[in-house]
Amino acid sequence: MLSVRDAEATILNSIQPLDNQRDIEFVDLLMANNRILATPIISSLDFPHWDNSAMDGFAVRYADVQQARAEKPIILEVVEEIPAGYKPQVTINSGQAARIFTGAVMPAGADTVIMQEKTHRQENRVSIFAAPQPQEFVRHKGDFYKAGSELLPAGISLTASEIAVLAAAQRDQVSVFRRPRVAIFSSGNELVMPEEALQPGQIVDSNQFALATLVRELGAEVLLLGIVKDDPAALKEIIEYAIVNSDIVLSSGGVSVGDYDYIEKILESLGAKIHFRAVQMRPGKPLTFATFPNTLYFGLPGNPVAALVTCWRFVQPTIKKLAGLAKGWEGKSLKVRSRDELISNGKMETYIWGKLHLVNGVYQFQKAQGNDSSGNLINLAQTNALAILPVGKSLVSVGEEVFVLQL
Ligand SMILES: Nc1nc2c(c(=O)[nH]1)N[C@H]1C(S)=C(S)[C@@H](COP(=O)(O)OP(=O)(O)OC[C@H]3O[C@@H](n4cnc5c(N)ncnc54)[C@H](O)[C@@H]3O)O[C@H]1N2
Ligand code: MOO
Ligand SMILES: [Mg+2]
Repeated sequence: MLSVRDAEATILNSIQPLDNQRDIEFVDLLMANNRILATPIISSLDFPHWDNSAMDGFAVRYADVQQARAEKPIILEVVEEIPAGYKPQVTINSGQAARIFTGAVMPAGADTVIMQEKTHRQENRVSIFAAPQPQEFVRHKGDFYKAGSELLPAGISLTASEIAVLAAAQRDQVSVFRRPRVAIFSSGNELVMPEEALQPGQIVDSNQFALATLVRELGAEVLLLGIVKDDPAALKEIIEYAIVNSDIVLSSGGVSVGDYDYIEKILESLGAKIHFRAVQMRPGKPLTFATFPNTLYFGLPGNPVAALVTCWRFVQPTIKKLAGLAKGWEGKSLKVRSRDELISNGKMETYIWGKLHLVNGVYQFQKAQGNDSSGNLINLAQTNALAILPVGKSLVSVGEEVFVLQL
């Protein structure tokens, strides 16, 4: 059976990321949070834009004050006051200083700033009590960034720090990749919506809610297509619609070997390339992955835990790569100590859901309490990590280290 690693490689290799010409949109800076930058940013501004002071103090000529000592202060004449936002008018000559404030432009002639605490001011004179370093407390033009070089690369997700940089570079609009479009539907004669009265044999379609939430959290746009009966004609119709209206289709259910599991046959009849229909993992074994020329298709297993686990493990990196993120598609993997004994049959890569606790700066994994059937979505609540037992590892003892995927 296909290993999880090979399944992941197959999926990632099938992805055609969004195009940086066709698949972009311009958004206002304050709407760009968590969007992915489509075009590299190059600024024509230097940062800082001009030499300026890093302290409240006095702008001086280093040569004038290099001998200053507490016992033998140097006295300079204060010839100008330069607050932030003011253009200095006077050149500082030998024996002179300017009163200056943090962020204010350095006057011509001065090369060093003495912080206020090392000085004493009396009317138009200032005494300097200690020698500075040459050019001390001057932030030079272009020290942080030189105009014309790359300020931000394409393919990064925009958070507060990048938005600050974009604002400073006067980009009030920014070109980002459009959100990937993910069509979601559930298949099953037993499924109803939450508001419907349950008849014998029926259950609520929880998967469409779980999947839509996860997909939205990942920044993609959801096309929610609802519940489809286990009926080949109805399934064919919805899949045909989904593949022309989305980048990724997620269906849940109908991928195992039962008489009502039609997804694979329909994909075949529509000309999909079926890459695999089983992965050596638990839960999630019957995961089906297929591609159409412009659409990726995930036939997720119907069991609610299997649907979410396969989505966390495979769909999450897929959305990130397709969305234009240049790197970091894989989830966060941490090595932590297990609080509980973890067991698998050793034949499948096993995903055990639970919670990470931070104790004195070190993470510990606690398995979800109760029944760990992949049909049990109840104890999935509050899950924030999946412990992963590789094939061949059938036991993790209490206190032993285990890799977890942080969710
Ligand atoms: N003979 C075998 N039977 C099964 C195998 C197998 O290898 N051989 N694999 C099992 C595994 S593992 C899984 S997972 C399931 C996958 O089943 P399907 O993807 O075909 O899904 P269904 O048969 O439609 O449903 C399975 C289960 O999940 C519930 N379900 C389905 N959709 C939803 C939904 N949207 N919301 C909530 N719950 C849902 C459904 O009622 C069933 O209980 O197959 C095993 N069988
Ligand atoms: O994928 Mo299934 O959920 O292992 O039972
Ligand atoms: Mg089935």
